[in-house]
Amino acid sequence: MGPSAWGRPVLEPLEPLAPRAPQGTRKTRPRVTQCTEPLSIVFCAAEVAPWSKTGGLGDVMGALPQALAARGHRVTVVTARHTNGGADVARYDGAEGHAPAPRAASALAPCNALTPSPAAAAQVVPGGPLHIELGGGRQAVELHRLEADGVEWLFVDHPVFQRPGTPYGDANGPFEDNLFRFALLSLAALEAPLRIAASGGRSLGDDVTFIANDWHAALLPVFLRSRYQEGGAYRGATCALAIHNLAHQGVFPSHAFNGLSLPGGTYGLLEWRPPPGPGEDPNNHREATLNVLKGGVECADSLITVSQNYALEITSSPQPQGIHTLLAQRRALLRGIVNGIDTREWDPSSDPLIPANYSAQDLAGKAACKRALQRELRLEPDPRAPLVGFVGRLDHQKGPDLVLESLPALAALGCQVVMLGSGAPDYEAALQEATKTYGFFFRAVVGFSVPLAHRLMAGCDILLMPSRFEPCGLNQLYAMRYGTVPVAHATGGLADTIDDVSAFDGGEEGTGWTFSPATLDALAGAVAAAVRCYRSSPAAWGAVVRRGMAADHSWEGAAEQYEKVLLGAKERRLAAAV
Ligand SMILES: Nc1ncnc2c1ncn2[C@@H]1O[C@H](COP(=O)(O)OP(=O)(O)O[C@H]2O[C@H](CO)[C@@H](O)[C@H](O)[C@H]2O)[C@@H](O)[C@H]1O
Repeated sequence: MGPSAWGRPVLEPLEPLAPRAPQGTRKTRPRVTQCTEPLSIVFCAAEVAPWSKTGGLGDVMGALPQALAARGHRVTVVTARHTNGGADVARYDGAEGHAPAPRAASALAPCNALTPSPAAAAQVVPGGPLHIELGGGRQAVELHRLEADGVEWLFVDHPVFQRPGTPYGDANGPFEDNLFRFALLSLAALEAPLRIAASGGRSLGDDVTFIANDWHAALLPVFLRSRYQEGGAYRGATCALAIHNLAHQGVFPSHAFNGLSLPGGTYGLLEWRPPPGPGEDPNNHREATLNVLKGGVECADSLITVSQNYALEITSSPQPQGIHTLLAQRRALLRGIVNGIDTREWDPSSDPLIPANYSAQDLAGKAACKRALQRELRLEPDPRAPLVGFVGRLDHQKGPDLVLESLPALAALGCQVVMLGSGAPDYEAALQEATKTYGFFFRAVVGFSVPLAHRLMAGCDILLMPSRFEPCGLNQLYAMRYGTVPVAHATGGLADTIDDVSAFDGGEEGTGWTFSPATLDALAGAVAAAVRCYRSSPAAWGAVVRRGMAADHSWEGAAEQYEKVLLGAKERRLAAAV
């Protein structure tokens, strides 16, 4: 491998990318040991549960920092203080009269329901606003600080984060100034530790370990090098880039570079001309764009993605913008680490958001949850009808169209089906339409409701995940913990985390059913296999349920793997400095 964009050699990793576990191999997590070399870790992310969750990134940011703090690291999370005042994402609970349970803020709908949440208790960091050079001017941002669960949470306040919608956009699409908004967030994450130390807080020192998440924070390593380290600050710092979803890369017209207040010499790091697609003229050079994620990939000291299988997929098969070619060149720095889940929030034995609690030893509560869900959705309260659920963004990635197309097949199997999701207006309309056509066994809830997501995980028998691609996926992990059996496309992290029952001889292993390719026939075939087991062999079904519930998907193992990657990058940095 040649020199990096910074003229430093790209060093070989500690271990090569592990190949995907073969079918019929149980996927288990390593146990953890305490870290003896504490790091100062600063996460930067666009969304964080419970304050601004819209999807899986928020879940990860709401739990991984605590897991690293529990291992003895000093952990800070920097995110935007999204205050938007809207209420649309909570409309299901409002309209249907299902008020969120009076619990932690995680029970609330996402960013549109910020009050009351721990953010309200965050204190403004003294010393006045930070002044950040960006977009041709000095931007004044205020930091709000909160310490909880052993983690320091910093919320960046600026007018661009105070508007209706999600952290990313509104009904009209992505916000037009997203490049500015997320550049500002990335710079604030670099400034924040300096301000906290200057205002009498703990100093993180010079060798901070930054973890930038997705394209929204991918300018952080670029700014770190060009605006800080070249000027003598953060000399020992490193930055890991965590890729949660390569489908979103932050692509803008190339002239947008001028608004980033970066030295002209860094343009090449962000410029990207997607290579010609298969069958296209190889001399057909596409127009240059500014690709923020590409800049992050070029500058990060290490790259992390959220499952081993996805790490292989994104370096070996064509990806949006053709970025797999660059990732393949940087493969030596890339690690796939399967996400964990917050086992305090997602615990059927204590979850206050579900009608009855239960455990693997006593599943009576799960049957009660199913009855309650059928009643709530006005489905026939038939305990023998396999209740199939889908929860997720209504996006091509998640395959909601495949679920809708499979409805006749699922009806023929005697299933009841419920979908909870929000997203693309066309899909939302299609879900509403299907409720009219298939009302005798199908219900759709269009909206974003964390409490309902919990009730679905507890009340369903099967969770259907026909994602066309899935970097990791969290819902299959929640489902297994709630004794709900996943039936999923064998892609990305779904293949890494679900042991396919049909791949094991004798049916005495496995935690779900997987299928490939992501077609209607394959999906229907896998659901049929699951339903056969459900109906014909309650003992075998119960064993699948219990194995899923027993699997360890806590964050501890993943945190240990993060730590290894971060320490490795630090060692390489030290070695390069000698
Ligand atoms: N309508 C709704 N109401 C309530 N809750 C809803 C909901 N729609 C989605 N959710 C919740 O949002 C989260 C989504 O998690 P996913 O793993 O599917 O993440 P997502 O695809 O957003 O993110 C990306 O990042 C994550 C984290 O790394 C990867 O797991 C994933 O593969 C990748 O695509 C889950 O907690 C889910 O229950």
